[in-house]
This record gives sequence, C-alpha cells and structure tokens, in this order.
Amino acid sequence: MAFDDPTPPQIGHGVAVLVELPKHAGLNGVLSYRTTQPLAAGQLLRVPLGRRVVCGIAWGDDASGGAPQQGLGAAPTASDMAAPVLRDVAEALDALPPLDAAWRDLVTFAAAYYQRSTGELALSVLPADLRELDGPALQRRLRRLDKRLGRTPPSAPKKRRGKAVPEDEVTPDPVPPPDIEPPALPDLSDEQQAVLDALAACGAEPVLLHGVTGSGKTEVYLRRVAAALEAGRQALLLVPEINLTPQLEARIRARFPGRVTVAMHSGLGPAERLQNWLAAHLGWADIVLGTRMAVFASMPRLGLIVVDEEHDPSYKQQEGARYSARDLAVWRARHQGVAVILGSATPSLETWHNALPVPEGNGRYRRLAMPTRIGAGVLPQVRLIDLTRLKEQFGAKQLRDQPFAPPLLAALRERLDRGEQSLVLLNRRGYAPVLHCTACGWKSDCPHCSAWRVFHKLDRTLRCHHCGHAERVPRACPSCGDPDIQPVGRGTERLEEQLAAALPGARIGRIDADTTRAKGSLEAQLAQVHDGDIDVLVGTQMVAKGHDFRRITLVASLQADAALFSSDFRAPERLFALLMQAGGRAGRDAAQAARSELWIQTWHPQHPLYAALTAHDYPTFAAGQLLERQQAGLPPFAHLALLRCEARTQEAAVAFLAELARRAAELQTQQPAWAAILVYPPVPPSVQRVANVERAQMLVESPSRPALQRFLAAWLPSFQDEARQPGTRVLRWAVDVDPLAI
Ligand SMILES: Nc1ncnc2c1ncn2[C@@H]1O[C@H](COP(=O)(O)OP(=O)(O)OP(=O)(O)O)[C@@H](O)[C@H]1O
Ligand SMILES: [Zn+2]
Repeated sequence: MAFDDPTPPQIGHGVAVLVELPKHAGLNGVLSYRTTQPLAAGQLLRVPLGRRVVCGIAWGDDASGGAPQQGLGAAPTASDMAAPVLRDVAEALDALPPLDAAWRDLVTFAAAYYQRSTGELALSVLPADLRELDGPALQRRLRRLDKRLGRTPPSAPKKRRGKAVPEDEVTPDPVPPPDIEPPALPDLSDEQQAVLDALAACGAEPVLLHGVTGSGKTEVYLRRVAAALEAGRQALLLVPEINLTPQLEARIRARFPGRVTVAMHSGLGPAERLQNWLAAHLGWADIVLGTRMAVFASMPRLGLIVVDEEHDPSYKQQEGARYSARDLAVWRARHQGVAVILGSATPSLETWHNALPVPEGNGRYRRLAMPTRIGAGVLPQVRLIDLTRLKEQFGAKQLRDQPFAPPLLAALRERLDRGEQSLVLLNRRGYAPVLHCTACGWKSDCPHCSAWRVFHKLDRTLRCHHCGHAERVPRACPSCGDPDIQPVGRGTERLEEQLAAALPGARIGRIDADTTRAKGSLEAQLAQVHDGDIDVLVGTQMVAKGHDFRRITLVASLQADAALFSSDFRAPERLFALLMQAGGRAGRDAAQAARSELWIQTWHPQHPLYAALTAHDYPTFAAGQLLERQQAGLPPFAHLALLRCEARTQEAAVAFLAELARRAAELQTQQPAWAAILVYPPVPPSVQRVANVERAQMLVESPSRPALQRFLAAWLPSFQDEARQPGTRVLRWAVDVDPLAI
C-alpha cells in the first residue's frame, strides 16, 4: 500500500491528504496538496477544502494518487489534471504524533469492507472537537490534559530537512505507574485459573471465552489487562452499552489505581471525548473502556482487546458506516498481532461457528469454557408456564387484567416475604402499544408511519416510537366520537401498575428508556436496586444484561413468544440470549442461588428453544440453529449485504432497487465468480413508512465473502449513477454489509 511508504513528501512537494468526503465524490477522500515541511504519514493537518479549512490526515506522498484540491471548490478540468496547481496545507498539528500505520490500516480496511470512502470513515471516527482544532487550540487542550494527568506533553517532532520521522521515535514510552498499593485480588476459581493459563499460552490467536452468567469472566479480563499493562502495553475493553454498566468502570479504576483509564462512548461531552481520545493516542491512557466506537481508538501501545458480551447487537453501527466493532476488533487484533478475547455466555452463532473445531465449525478461534458459576452458585431453575392452559383455567379477561399466573404471583410474594428481589421483564415500554375504540374499531395509528402510536399514561400522550410524533390522548374517539377508547395490550407502565395492585406494599421500580432519559437517572435507579430500596423491578431488555445484581432471586419474562415466529432469522438467537442473560441476573449470590428461578410465560412451552433454555444448554441450541442456517443458506454459511433505499413513494424506492438488480445481473454475466451471488427482489421492511418516508430493501447473498466484497465494490458506482439520474425520487440509500436485522 502506498501509504506504508515511510518516505515523507519533500518540501514544496505534493502530499496526499485524507479529508472527509463521501464515496459519492468518487475520490475515496484522498486529495493532493502542497507542503512546505516534511510530513509523516498519519500527521493531522488543517487543509483548505472549497471555502473552508478542514481537518485532514497526511496519507502518503502524492504518488498515491490524490485528486488536486484547487481553486475555490472548482471541479478539476482535464487541463488542470495535466498540470495541477496545488493548494497549500494550511497547518500541520505537529504537537501530536501521527496516527500510526496500524490505525491507518484499520480505517482503510473498514472503509473498504463496509463500502465507504476512507476519508469519510477515518475522519468520522475522530472526536468532533479534534477536527475543529488548530495548532494553538490543540496546545491549550494538551496543557489542560497534562495538568489533569500529570504527564509531559510530547515535544513537536524534530524537523530534519527532507528526512523521515521514523514512527518508533514518536511512539510514546509507557509511563511506570506510581507506587500505589494494589487492592487484594480474589482467589481464582479452578476454571478461571485454567482459562488464564490457556490464555497466557495462546498468544495472539482469537479466543472465545464461553462462560455462563456469573462464572467470573470479568475477573479473567482484568487479569489479562493486568498482564498487558505489566508488559508496558495498553488494553482496549469493549462493552455493548457503557451506561448500563457504570459498575464496571468503577471496578476497573479501583483495580488499577495509578493507571489511567479513559472511557469512550457517545454519552461523553465533546471536550471529555477529545481529552480521552488524546490520552489514548498519546499513550498516556493505559486502559480504554468504550462502546463500539472505541474500536477505532488510536492506541500506539495496544496489547490486548477484550470484547465483552460479544453477541450483543449494539456492536453493530446502524448508520453511516455500518461496521461491526466485534468483527473489526478481531481484524485489528490479528493485524497487529495482539490478543483478542470475545466473551459471552451466549455467543453469536457466527462466533460459535468460528470457535467450533472442524468439521462442525471452522476452527478459527480458540474456545475456552467456564461452565460453572463462582462459589458453586447454581444457575436458576427455569419454569415454563403454559398460557394456553392458564387461559382455559381463568378466561381471557382475567389474563388481561392480571397477567401473572397464580404460581408466579405466589413466587413473587415469597421473595417479598424473604426480603429478596425480583425482576420482571417486558420488552415494550409505555402503557399500552395501541389505543382502540370499542365502538368503531379506530386504532391509534401514526399519521406519518406504518405503525401504532403507543399510549403513555403518565403524561397522557400517544407517542410514535418511530418518528417521535406525540399528541395528547383524545378524550373521545377521533373517528366516531365515542368516549370508550381502551388500551390494548401491555407495556412496562401498565405492568408496573398491575404489579402494584397484585403485590400491595411492595416497592416497585421501573427502568426503561422512558424513566432513564435524564442524565444520571439510570445510575440513580440502578443504585436503588443495588441498595435494596426496590423489591420488584420492571424493565425492558436494558436491565437484562450485564448487571451484577446481588439480591435478585427471581426473574420472570411475561411475553417473549413473538420472536419465535419472526421473519428475522436471528430472532430466536436473540431471544435465547436475552432470556439466558436475564436469568443470569438471578442468584448471583451463591448463598441464595439454590432457590433462584427464571419464569417464562409462553403459549409454546414445547418449543425446542425453551427446552434448551431449561437445560441451560447453549451448545444444543446453537447446534440446532446452525443446522437450520446451513440448510437455509444463511450466515455463517453465507454472507449477506442489505441494500436500503428511502423515497417519497414505495414505487420509487422499489424501482430504484429493481434497476440496481438489473445492473447487478449485467455485472454477474461479466464475472463467472459472481454467478453464485443471489440478489433477491426488493421488499418493504417490517415498518415500511417512517416519518412519511417510504422504505424498501433488497438482500444480497453470497457463498463467498471475498466474492461479495468485490461484487459490491464493482456494483456501487451504479448506485451513485442511478441516484444522480435526473428526476430520481430517491432520498437516501445505504449498503449494510453483514446486516444484523433483516
Ligand atoms: N475468583 C473469584 N472469587 C470470588 N468472587 C469472584 C471471583 N471471580 C468473580 N467473582 C465475583 O463473582 C461475580 C460474578 O462475576 P462476573 O461479574 O465477572 O461474572 P460474568 O461471568 O462476567 O457474568 P455475566 O456474564 O453475567 O456478566 C462478581 O460479583 C465477581 O466479583
Ligand atoms: Zn410515526
């Protein structure tokens, strides 16, 4: 690759600079400029672009083929191309070391894989504030950071006329931690010890740590982090949603006093995000704890990557470059020759398949298991309640008004009497998913979306969860005027109300997206649970994962069945993971574990998913799912891309995709290797219209990943072409490689 060339451009020569330009611009984001000083590849710059001055990254010398950026945004003509007059680099931010080759390779790979421009991806993963900084502002930020961390800022690299600044000279040395008494460590369980021995021996091979909930995976991560820090390296810890686990950050800081831990996630303010990024990039931070965006952290001494709860869908970015941070973490670790640990009690089927030995799987990862809970704690006993029998016994009305089977209610009361906590899961917020008029059949649909508006009783609104459209609840039916409009179905608000009625005196709490909007409110509510101020917690999947609740001994899931029959082939996998994780919140204290239970109310108690769940048997569940996937030609046995299109009308969206399909067929006749790729007809997604925009999607399936990659790259120009056609009514289109939700 051209940018690996360590020779910097000569003074007065052209330099290729990466700027934030989308792929549509056709340049992959590389433009040429003139420089009057030697620039190392990866150096952050300020460069003129059109009428603005923007952030750029020196990407190699001019031979790497940037288009000239000249004039005031004028399009280059053929004669300009012959003798380009380059604009000058405005400024080099040389108080910062350049982004290293490993980082540049990572963004180059990610951009190509997810079909984005390198410039767009590379700059979008830098903190917004960094992109705005000029030299003096950067100096001020560095001094502030230096004060906070007590480190000396790097001096600007020595300028040597026409000579490279070798990368190892700008890579910071690790700073020895101050002498602070480390906290006492727990004695490792035999399983933890065995896993750690194996990890110490297995070098940079990717590892799946398959440990049941409460088996002590976090302790294993922390020991490996400690080993990396001792070796003078930095550690990167990825978690699905950091707000959900404030505990973890505190635990890491307590474990590594004197070391610098920084967080990277979207909940941080811009100034803090920049500080933390700088600390990582300068090598001052030893540990980076972050969500998916942190996979792009610049870490010059990276020595370990951990991906906790690797199966979690939030590792997949759902807009812009739709990258999978888990997959990029594995790529990055392999590319840099560092260890990566993927941890989960319910691995994604892709990862499981990678970790199964040949011939069942493909043996790419090492699999290490921790099948038992810490302190001889047992996993919760699973109890299935047959809703069909319940309905026969009590009638439909009773089931609506009082949604708990009598034995479940008795079990909840028992917990209450013993002073233990319960968690009731319902994956639907609001009071009721729809309001309905008993006289004329009117339903609270959203005028802008193909969806119902949800009834929120607290503020008496009807709110669309897709477009946000909210209105006061009408007093009477807007269609026929009848005053008898009724909530249909149940959300967490209503469940909270029904629980309060069924369990007089119990302190009931609710945690969902509605109760946690204010900053800090989730932390406060979780603290209430941990402090024992709540007896029964009602919540959505937000509370099902990751939390180390010590006093919960009962978890109940009230209506989970929908996922069994979803058109999304990943729905059963997600349901299994959710229920396993939710059950995993119960009985985490070994003293109480023996009587911990996971209750599931279902219309389909015979379903094999529930049988596997009852036996806590992930491998059997996974084997069944993998067999189905293999027979149906689905991931991990095939590779998918999903094309999404938005337009004012459904016809326009479908026509756009249909035209692309036609062009795909043309391409396929040209290249025999692409003949096996299937392009399915365009279809509307489950919610077809959102905020008055019609959506359509088209699935592309390939038995080979490289073939799909090359095919998409060849196909993409026709998208740009088609979208530029005069009279096109397409608003947006996007390519989602390895889509998670179909
Ligand atoms: N060796 C040990 N000795 C005593 N306690 C331990 C040990 N290892 C872990 N623990 C404790 O056991 C509990 C569960 O551990 P941890 O949270 O790491 O489990 P986990 O495998 O990450 O679970 P989950 O997948 O449910 O998040 C924690 O409270 C932790 O402090
Ligand atoms: Zn809407």
